[in-house]
Amino acid sequence: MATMQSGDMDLAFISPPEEETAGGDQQTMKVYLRVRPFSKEEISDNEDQDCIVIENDQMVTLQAPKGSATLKCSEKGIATSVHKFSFSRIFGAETTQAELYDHTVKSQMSDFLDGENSLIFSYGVTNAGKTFTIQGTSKEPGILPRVLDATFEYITGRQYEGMDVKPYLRNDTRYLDAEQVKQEKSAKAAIFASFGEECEPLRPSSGSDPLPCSIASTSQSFDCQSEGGSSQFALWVAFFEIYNEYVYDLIQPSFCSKSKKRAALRVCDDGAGNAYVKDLRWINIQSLSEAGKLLQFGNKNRSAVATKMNQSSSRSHSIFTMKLLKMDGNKAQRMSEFSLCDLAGSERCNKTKTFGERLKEAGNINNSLLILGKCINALRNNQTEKMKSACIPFRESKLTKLFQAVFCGKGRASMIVNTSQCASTYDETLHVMKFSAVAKQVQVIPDKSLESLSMCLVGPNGKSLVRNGVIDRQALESFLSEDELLNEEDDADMSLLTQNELLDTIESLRTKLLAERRRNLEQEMEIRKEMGDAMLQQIMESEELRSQQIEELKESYQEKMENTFEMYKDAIKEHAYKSAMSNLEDDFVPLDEFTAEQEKVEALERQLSQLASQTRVCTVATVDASCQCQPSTDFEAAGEERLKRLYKEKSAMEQMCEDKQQLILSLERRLIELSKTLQTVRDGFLEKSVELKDLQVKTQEQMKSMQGIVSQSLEKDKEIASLKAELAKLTPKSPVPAKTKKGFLANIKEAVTSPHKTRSRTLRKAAETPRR
Ligand SMILES: Nc1ncnc2c1ncn2[C@@H]1O[C@H](COP(=O)(O)OP(=O)(O)OP(=O)(O)O)[C@@H](O)[C@H]1O
Repeated sequence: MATMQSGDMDLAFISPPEEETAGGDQQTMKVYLRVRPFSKEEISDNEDQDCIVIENDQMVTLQAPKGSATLKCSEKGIATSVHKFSFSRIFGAETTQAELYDHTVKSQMSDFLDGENSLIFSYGVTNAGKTFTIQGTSKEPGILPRVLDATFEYITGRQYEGMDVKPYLRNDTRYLDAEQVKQEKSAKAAIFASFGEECEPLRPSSGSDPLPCSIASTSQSFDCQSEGGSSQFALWVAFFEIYNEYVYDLIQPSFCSKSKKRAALRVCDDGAGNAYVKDLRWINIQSLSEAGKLLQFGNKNRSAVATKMNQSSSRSHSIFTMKLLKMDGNKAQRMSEFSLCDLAGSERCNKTKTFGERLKEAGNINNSLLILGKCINALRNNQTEKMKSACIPFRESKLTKLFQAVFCGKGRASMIVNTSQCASTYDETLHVMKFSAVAKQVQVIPDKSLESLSMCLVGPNGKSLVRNGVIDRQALESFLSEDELLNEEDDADMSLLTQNELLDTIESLRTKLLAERRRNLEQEMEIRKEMGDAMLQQIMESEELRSQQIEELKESYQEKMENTFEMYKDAIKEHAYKSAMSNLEDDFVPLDEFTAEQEKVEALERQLSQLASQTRVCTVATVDASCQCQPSTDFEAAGEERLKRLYKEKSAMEQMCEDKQQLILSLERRLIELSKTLQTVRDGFLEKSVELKDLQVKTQEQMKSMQGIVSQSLEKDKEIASLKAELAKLTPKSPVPAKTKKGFLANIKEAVTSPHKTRSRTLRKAAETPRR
């Protein structure tokens, strides 16, 4: 172990190197550290201030740089400025991708090929090199391409080509009929056909090539247990991301377009307590190039943006999962799972200048990482005596829910902590290191069977009276035969003993009595504790189930509400469209007719104005003429006739205008009616939301009342205990019926015999009866 440098060093994070850890290093989670090199910009920005010093391949020292919050705190005496951390192995800036793979994942890879489950996740602040480690570039492939390459190297020549056995739920497989196989094949073909088409990458280019376009063979060899016989292997893969606590399938052709809304997938329970992503697309992969294409395809759909710190920052946790099926004929003999999880970067919002949507993302990312931290912390605490059985909040986030099984012993998990050496991100880096220090102490907890939760019957020597779930008769007999000794003593003739001997006998019996009482008390306490633990476990489980049910109910209600709302919206739209169309049909006037009519009106108007002016002229002329000569009756009659006709036409025009006005009014009325209907639907929706809230409140009340019942039962327990104590006080004082046959010693013994013992005797006698 490295020597200590200063008095204010924080020693809390140094755990012994793994070979010294109790219980061997088999069970502890491996935590590796990878320090990335400085970029040119970082060097020119004076980021190199020696804040990370790699002492040896297991120990690193962090020295707070100037301006960091940690240094300020240490100057005030609140914190220390030097921290030391130990890791399973530390990889410096010069480490190649191949070296990293060989010393981290390779052993897990062998386990995967041998049928074990594996999980690798990369953790660190944004821009620390997580994606580079998991995926790498086309020139420097990361862990994932190497894992794929190793898998194909292992199974090539032994590939199961029928696609008729497919992973199902979390740990199962199912058979596909010919039609389903056909569908499977065409779905796969559709994905590969859409690959490389005009879909624009959602991920902005960072200048360099961040994604491996093809997976080059990295030629590896494995010391796996030989898979003899005629076994074949089928490989199925899935690629999804958790973004803002929603799960999205990354292998969906329609997602290439930004305009299309992505459908979120649900995380469900398979009935055996294992979480799985419902409706996730699993693709049967036959070659390395197919795998590479899929990876590239999924990467295009991944939620990533350019932030202030990283040109191509992953805003989601992306998970690439492989399921390897070992086939015996067309039957799946076993299935192993390998998941590689590239976590989104943990970050402080002020440093990354996050606002709006980015701020929401950062909040979700930090929250899910916080829950991952909580789970890891709870797992660590459960290993210590004091806090055993603390609830592990796996279900609080989708990420931890999905990997609960691996943390609970159904596979091997390891974490690669990525970090840069930049002075400006020192405080975040220190936070990450503290997180990983906790993770390193985690021992993967063994798979707990129900039997271990059941009440445990033990004999006085502490040996269990239960073996393989049934009472061990031999252990029970020997337990009961201990009482037999006392019975023999009882039969001795007390009158033959002297007073001193009698007093000695009384003393020894008192000692035996006390020992017996202590033993009984201990047994009772143990039974109570076990029952309490089992009850607590049951309550926790049922509470978990309940909250899960509520969550599912909430989701399904929300889904139903959304569907109903959409339905109403569509119906209204359709109704509005239909009525508009029917109105249009009723009032439809062809354009030609309309223009002709309009022209007629205009011509008539012109005529009208002409006639009006002519009339005025005529009137003047007539008045003049009446003064000078006889009026022309013919001309007057013609003028009147024209005037009448023009009035008629004018009133017809006015009538038409009136009709049009009426039509406009009726349309406006309809519009108001439709708005009212829309309002009613909206009110209905709001009412349903209120009902949903009420339902939630009721459920919470029910949960509270359940908690009340639990606390009541605990109080009852206390009452029972106090009553027992009182009973115990009262027992010696109660009158003892004289038993002349057994003598003085027997009487004393009977007076002090505990109920437990009486029961034991009765038990024994009852057991003996049938034998007679
Ligand atoms: N070991 C390394 N060697 C060389 N370059 C590296 C190394 N690690 C990371 N880089 C470079 O650093 C930059 C940031 O890396 P990367 O995108 O992997 O960070 P990240 O942790 O995934 O960030 P985010 O969480 O924001 O997605 C990239 O340009 C990458 O090529």
